[in-house]
Amino acid sequence: MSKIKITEVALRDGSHAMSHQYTVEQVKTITKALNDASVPYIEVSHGDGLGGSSIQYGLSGTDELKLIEAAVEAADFSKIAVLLIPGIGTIEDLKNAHRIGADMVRVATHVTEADVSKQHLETAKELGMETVGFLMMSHMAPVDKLIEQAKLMESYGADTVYVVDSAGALLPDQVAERIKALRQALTVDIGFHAHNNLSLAMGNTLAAIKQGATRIDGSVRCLGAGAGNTQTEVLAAVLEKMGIETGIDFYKMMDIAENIIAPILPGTQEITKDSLTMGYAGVYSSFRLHAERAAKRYNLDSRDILIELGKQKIVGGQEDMIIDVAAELAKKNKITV
Ligand SMILES: CC[C@H](O)CC(=O)C(=O)O
Ligand SMILES: [Mn+2]
Repeated sequence: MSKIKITEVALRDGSHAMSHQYTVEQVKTITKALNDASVPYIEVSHGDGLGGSSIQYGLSGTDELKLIEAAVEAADFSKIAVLLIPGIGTIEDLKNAHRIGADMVRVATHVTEADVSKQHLETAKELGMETVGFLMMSHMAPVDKLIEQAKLMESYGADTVYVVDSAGALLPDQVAERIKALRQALTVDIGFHAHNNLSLAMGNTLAAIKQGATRIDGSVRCLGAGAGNTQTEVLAAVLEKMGIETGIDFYKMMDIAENIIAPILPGTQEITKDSLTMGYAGVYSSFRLHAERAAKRYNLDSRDILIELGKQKIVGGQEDMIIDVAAELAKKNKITV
């Protein structure tokens, strides 16, 4: 029986789909229920991580520190994780999250920019936190580059390094190749974070586990950016059938999905034309609502904006480019706004 540790990301990745409007009450209820279902880690932050609340990324309805505090209070089993993207979140944000009880930080960088995680990973270690290096948009780098960047994170003190398929663009063989290479090159744990834009989140997750990933992300009812992540309650059931232990009570997880998450979803978490286009074109899943709004504003098909963003290799942190790209497309197609 191998053991997989799952991090539930609906209260962070799902924040994109919720337009960052989680309330303290929602976070308390969801965290308590996940805790009772024995989910080992629960991530809580703005969708773009600590300090993400802004015009550029979307303003939070509630200060994320209040949400993190509520989660810490509601959990006596689950550990509370936060996400931090250097340049968006600061060392001060990290210290504040630690002070109010966050146990783990996932320091996220673009797949070729691991060097910017040094200070944050080292500080987290000094604070006694569990540390994760989170290599976003992993489909954009060849395997040797990914190894180089993962090794940097390992050298800064990451306890785990994640392959993050932010766009849901990777195919199962590509995931397997990446995880296998990291497993051979690193001594720390390897994790995998999927998005379901090409309906491959579960298949890719199983491919990752087969190659030795032991830390896996899921979102209950698929509540994550784009088409969501690997669906946690389904993953818990599949792994149980495979004889792989997660410790999660999947019966309780199904109840959370059905009775707590489904009623608060702004729409169903399914593979829409936009999320499918993101997986196809390799675009950041968190761009979905930004592209939808830009399409409305410029009378465009949101898929055209997403395809262009993919062509221009626009990455997280460049959300302002979505409007620029839409304005350019409208001008080129002589669309009046
Ligand atoms: C904007 C941060 C991003 O949502 C982190 C993440 O979950 C991913 O890259 O998939
Ligand atoms: Mn994600």
